[in-house]
Amino acid sequence: MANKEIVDGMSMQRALTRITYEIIERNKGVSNLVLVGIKTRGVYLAQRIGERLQQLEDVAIPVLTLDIEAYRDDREPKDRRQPQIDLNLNGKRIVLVDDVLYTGRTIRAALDALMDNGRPSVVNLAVLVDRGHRELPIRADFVGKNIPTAISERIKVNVRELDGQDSVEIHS
Ligand SMILES: O=P(O)(O)OC[C@H]1O[C@H](OP(=O)(O)OP(=O)(O)O)[C@H](O)[C@@H]1O
Ligand SMILES: O=c1cc[nH]c(=O)[nH]1
Repeated sequence: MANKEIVDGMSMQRALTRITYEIIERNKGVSNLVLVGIKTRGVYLAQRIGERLQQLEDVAIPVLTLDIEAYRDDREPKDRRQPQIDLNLNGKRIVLVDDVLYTGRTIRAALDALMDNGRPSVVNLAVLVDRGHRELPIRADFVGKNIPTAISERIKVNVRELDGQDSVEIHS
């Protein structure tokens, strides 16, 4: 299997900075904003965006972690447990954050999990990489990089906190 770096750390950081500005613009500020990172790497990306938002707007934005495992569509609903969100999401402007958008099934599950925690006023989606091949009618509002892929390929996002460096690789 060949691995090729297609986005380096600097480009990844620039993409996250651009997404941060787009979030501020779309929401006309940061009031009621909550960032929700999808485990695992979406959490680190949400934290980065949260730090940039704080630098730019001088406001601490809540950054929550969402584990969608129990909401996957290959799980029985009876096996669901409440995700560990300790914030009522009623009326919040949510930005879901994930590293890769592919079939869209993770995001569908994340929406189910969110709605079990209240009624947000808006949910937007930010992803670092959109690799195409959607199986559901889901799109991202904020995209770091559009990377066309073959189904046989795999996109791997590295974050320095877990992987020692920031980068995006394509594995074929
Ligand atoms: O749009 P989808 O088809 O749902 O794919 C995207 C998801 O796949 C990856 O997670 P994965 O389940 O591969 O686990 P990982 O986070 O451990 O890489 C990635 O982190 C996204 O959450
Ligand atoms: O290429 C892919 C597909 C799903 N999830 C990933 O992280 N990468």
